[in-house]
Amino acid sequence: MGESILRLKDVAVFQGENLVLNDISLEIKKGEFVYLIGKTGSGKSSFMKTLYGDLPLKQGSGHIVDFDLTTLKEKEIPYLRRKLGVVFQDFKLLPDRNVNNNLLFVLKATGWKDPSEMNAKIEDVLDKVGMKTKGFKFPHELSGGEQQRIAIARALLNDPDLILADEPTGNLDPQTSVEVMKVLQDINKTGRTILMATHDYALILKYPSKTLKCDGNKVFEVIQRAV
Ligand SMILES: Nc1ncnc2c1ncn2[C@@H]1O[C@H](COP(=O)(O)OP(=O)(O)OP(=O)(O)O)[C@@H](O)[C@H]1O
Repeated sequence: MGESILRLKDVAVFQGENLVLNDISLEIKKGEFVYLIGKTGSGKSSFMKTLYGDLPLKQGSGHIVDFDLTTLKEKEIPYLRRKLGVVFQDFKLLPDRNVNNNLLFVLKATGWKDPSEMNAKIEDVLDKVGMKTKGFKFPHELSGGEQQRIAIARALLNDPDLILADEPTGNLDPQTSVEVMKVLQDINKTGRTILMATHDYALILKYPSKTLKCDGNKVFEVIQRAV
């Protein structure tokens, strides 16, 4: 039996007072690659937000990495985020600085001090996403796929146990989506757990894996043929 990295029991997800999802009980184990699918508005982003502490867990119990979501305090959220790598559809890179400085900004904000250690870490994560030579580029000088690789590199800076990717290929063409997906697959092969929300059924068919579906206020596992 593998180690659990996410465990939810009878969880409900709210946007304000509105119930979005109900009765969620599930477990994700270390090393798994899990898709989260569902129609627009079915609650995928709200589910992800609850996991990274952007929405409070008001009902049910949840454990993610080493944190108890039920008792999570506002001041603990930055520490939870360091254990998670979060990747968004729209990359969210800082436009006013180059790639190296985007990454340096995150390292400094998360307590790194030693310049040579920081440079080595930046080189390491850029290498992992195949972008070692692009550190001096500004975000606007990169293609969408390259920007997403940098966003993935940024998510890797603090060696997260779990990567939450919310439609990471949503803004990319099919070929670039496959390239970004290969990067995520490689990262998963090194033992990191990934939960990826997606609309992209072509990707799921090409890279089949455990799939959770948001539908009718519920989250449940679906078998590949039923996707
Ligand atoms: N900030 C918000 N305030 C209030 N309600 C919200 C907010 N964000 C989303 N909702 C509502 O919560 C429900 C779930 O939305 P959510 O964004 O989680 O769905 P989704 O599956 O991620 O959709 P998409 O695939 O379009 O991103 C929807 O009914 C939406 O209108």
